[in-house]
Amino acid sequence: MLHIKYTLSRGRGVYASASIEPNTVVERSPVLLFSKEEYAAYGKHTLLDHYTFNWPDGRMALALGLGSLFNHSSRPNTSFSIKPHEDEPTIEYTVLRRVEPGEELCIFYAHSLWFTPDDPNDAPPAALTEEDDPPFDLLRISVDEEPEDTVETSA
Ligand SMILES: C[S@@+](CC[C@H](N)C(=O)[O-])C[C@H]1O[C@@H](n2cnc3c(N)ncnc32)[C@H](O)[C@@H]1O
Repeated sequence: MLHIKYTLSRGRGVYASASIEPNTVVERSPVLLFSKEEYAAYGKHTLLDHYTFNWPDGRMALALGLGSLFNHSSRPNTSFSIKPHEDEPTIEYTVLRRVEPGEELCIFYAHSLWFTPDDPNDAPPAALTEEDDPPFDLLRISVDEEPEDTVETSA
């Protein structure tokens, strides 16, 4: 259903090999998790920092599989959902509308980007900074709540 294609302006990206219907889960990426301390000391100072996701508990996650190869668009056709409570923590990618063969699947990273998007329409408005990034849910990023039967309560 998906393939990787390289372009000069974006590097690798994830593309549709066939048409994909809205709400199709196209990828479930297992993640490598780095502790806050380990990441601050090492990962943050490397190329890894262009790939990692904030995990809800403060750790940083690197998506395996195709998950690290979705490029950014300010009009994303794909959303991602952080699944911290599965047996194996994953990030799940879902197509938001019908996608045609050959179309690139893009997610929305954030308002504050560390690179210049090749399409000026994808550039964040100049006035917006990291502080202006709305919470996960408004960024089309969802985080699964902990299932009720495993919620810890303080007695
Ligand atoms: C998570 S990686 C995505 C995969 C990356 N293209 C690769 O080949 O490894 C993020 C990097 O992709 C590139 N990128 C993502 N979205 C882009 C866009 N809209 N325009 C140009 N470059 C983009 C930037 O170099 C960014 O640092």
